Amino acid sequence: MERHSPTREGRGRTWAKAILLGEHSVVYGHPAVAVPLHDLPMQATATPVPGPSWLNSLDHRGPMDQAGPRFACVVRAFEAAREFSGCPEQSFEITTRSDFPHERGLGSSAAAAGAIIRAVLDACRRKASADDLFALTQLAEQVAHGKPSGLDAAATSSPHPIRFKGGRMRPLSQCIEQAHLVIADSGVHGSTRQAVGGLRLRYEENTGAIGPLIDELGALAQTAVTALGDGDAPALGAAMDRAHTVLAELDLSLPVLDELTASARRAGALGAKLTGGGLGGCVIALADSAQAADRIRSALERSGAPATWTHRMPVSEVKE
Ligand SMILES: C[C@@](O)(CCO)CC(=O)[O-]
Repeated sequence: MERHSPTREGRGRTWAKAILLGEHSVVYGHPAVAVPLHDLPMQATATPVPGPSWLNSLDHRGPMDQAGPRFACVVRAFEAAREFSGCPEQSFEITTRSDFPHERGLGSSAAAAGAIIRAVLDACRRKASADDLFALTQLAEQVAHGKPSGLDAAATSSPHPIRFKGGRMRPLSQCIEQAHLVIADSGVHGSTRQAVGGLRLRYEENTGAIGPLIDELGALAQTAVTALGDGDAPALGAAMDRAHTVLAELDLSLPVLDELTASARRAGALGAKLTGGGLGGCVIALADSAQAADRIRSALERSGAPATWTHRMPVSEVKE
């Protein structure tokens, strides 16, 4: 393989993501729909340095090898990218910057891993295909989550919303005119590893009761694909409401998430649900106009959400 000694700073960028429908059931082979949140970027730089590698992130500033278990995913991403680039011994100062909270179902681990991988490859002037980048990010995600479906790795680096199933993604170019997604942080950390592992145990112990609920989540994700294609916001909202009920029946919700989704519905949301692994993290709510999104956002803030964001749903810029 051709080797380049890195001499310059490399940069990488990914984004937060919101899962519209299909979290958890995607792990069991069902489809899921996710939206990259391009207003919430994760940026990384990789600067070649002498001496030990260094990590500057929101929660750690110090030598990479002292970053601790919480950063194992980031360290794995860094090592995999150096290996892939043919410079496994080169030290870097890695800096990540993001405007969204971590461990809240917005894909921070996949976004950080993806941005670091791109930054190291850029510094080493190493080209990689989309499949290579996905596989490298999945190596890091395995450290974070055990057996990730790949949905987060795909969605956090996608230029457009995606349908994801069985490790394969397809862009969704359809849009719902005027629709907005309101995202609200519950302020509670959610561990995806714990949520996915706990559900797996319950599924193995009681497949007869848990299996049909997981199948229903998959069917609701397929309904979302159709609703997006038809521009049918009420159908998408109804699928989101039902998905939240099913996720709660699977013990993946918390009272604070139930309260936030109820508050969004009272303020006029067409549908609302938790998003991501659950047991904390964020909720999403579907609004049929910018004005409705403002009302829902205010209601969520009054209900105690420490941070909220609005994302415009129409996807006009699908450039393949
Ligand atoms: C809960 C889950 O479906 C999404 C986490 O963002 C896990 C996965 O897809 O690997």
